[in-house]
Amino acid sequence: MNYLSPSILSADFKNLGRELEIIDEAGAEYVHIDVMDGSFVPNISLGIPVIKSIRSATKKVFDVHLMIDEPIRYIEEFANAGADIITVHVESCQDVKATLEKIKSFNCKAAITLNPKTPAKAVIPYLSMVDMVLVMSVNPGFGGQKFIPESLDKVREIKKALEEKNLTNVNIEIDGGINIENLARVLEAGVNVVVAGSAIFKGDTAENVKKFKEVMSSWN
Ligand SMILES: O=C(CO)[C@@H](O)[C@H](O)COP(=O)(O)O
Repeated sequence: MNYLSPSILSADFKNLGRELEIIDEAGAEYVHIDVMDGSFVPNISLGIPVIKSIRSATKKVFDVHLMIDEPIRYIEEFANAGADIITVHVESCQDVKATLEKIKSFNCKAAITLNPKTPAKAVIPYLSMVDMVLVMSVNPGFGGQKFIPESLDKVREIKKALEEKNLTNVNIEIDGGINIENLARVLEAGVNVVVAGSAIFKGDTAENVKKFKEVMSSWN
């Protein structure tokens, strides 16, 4: 099964509730929420009060990507705000295992991610503890960047490691620079959760979601 996770970083913040209804009705399964602290990444986005406030706009899965230093400090608050999946960076946690355990202790799905420059081997020790691995295909911090094609080698490496460990129920997500042109390539590499921001929210959002889902349906 594959899932589309539109990144609201590219949405119209003035009309966030309406944007969520549009992607929901058009068939996106997840909502990707990028939390940035201006320290781990050079940008500041949105946080706990916004997530709490938009939780009532949709029942879709809140896929929260924490681009913050030491996320363990805030797991409880993000879980209480309505996060369903919480993704943390292997580079930002002093104790990755404790952070993943904390996410699970609040009944959220736990995911691990890594920056483009971080090798796949950095997340291999945590594969049995996660529900999803997010491969960043741009340097985190901003929407609208160009896809880094080498990320697909990392997807393949992680997929192989999951198969070797019999962990084929762990999802592989990709995030950054995904558009209708490179979508088939990322699915072919083994991705089953697709994040897209500008390719969804620029132009006709509902139509963009439908086009993505059409391509994705042939890989289900
Ligand atoms: O986490 C990030 C950026 O740090 C992403 O979720 C972007 O928001 C994806 O945007 P596009 O590259 O699809 O425009």
